[in-house]
Amino acid sequence: MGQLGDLDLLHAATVAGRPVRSPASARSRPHASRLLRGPAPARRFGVAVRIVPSVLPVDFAHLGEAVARLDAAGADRLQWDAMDGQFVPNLTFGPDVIAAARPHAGCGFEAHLMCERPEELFERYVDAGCELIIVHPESLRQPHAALRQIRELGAGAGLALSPGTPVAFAEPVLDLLDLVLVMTVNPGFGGQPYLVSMEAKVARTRELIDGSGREIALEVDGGIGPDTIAGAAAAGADVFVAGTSLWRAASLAEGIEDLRARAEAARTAR
Ligand SMILES: O=C(CO)[C@@H](O)[C@H](O)COP(=O)(O)O
Repeated sequence: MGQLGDLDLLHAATVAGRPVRSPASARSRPHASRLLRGPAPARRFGVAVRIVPSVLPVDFAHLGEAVARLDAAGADRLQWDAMDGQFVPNLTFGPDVIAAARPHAGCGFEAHLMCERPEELFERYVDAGCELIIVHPESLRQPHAALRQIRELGAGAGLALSPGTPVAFAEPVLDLLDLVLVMTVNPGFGGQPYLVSMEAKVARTRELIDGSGREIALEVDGGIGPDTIAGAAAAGADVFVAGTSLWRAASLAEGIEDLRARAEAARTAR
């Protein structure tokens, strides 16, 4: 079997019935995890344009190869959409899977936790090598305490606002945030249509962040592609999570570069 092409690394549901084997090297790498301890350094998670591919669309049977491919294609970070089938209907992966993929990519990992009681596993996600942990306020009993716990573990803290969640949820905890994620789809599945109505919410979040004087990245996630990224960037987003759209490009590298160029052009015109 020759070198896997990009399309071979798509989720089996997308590339039906193509039996491919992951290279032996991907299986032989030792499992390693990076420990992040102590207060998070003043990391900047994206006050310049960042393109953050989502791992969600890849074929989980070739995960190591896929994240290595995304890293080599120029990803600024990779987003791991951890779903527990409770907070959202879908069920994906947890910290052990992320830890197994960690040695296969040099870029940063962020965990988007769409799970009930996520605070019970924060340490496991940090030990798995995630430098940024993004949580939904509705999943937390005590959002302020949970965000503080993430930072005490040495990771950056992000708050995810679903389409129905007001920007005001971010206000009381801005001093604990490194990133606000404005969801441009309802959480749970990739490949959904972009909600253009969320651009007004992105703009309000941008005003809130700029008014705070804090270095807080503004990320969008859901339906981000060549036709939608400019609107999100013009509204005020810096960081763009892209899943499905990247795999439709001629190559992952071209897809990432195209999105970056479109976002930078729209941001400059802001
Ligand atoms: O996180 C979610 C949904 O919960 C997705 O938005 C993925 O993160 C990206 O999906 P695409 O829409 O880019 O395929």
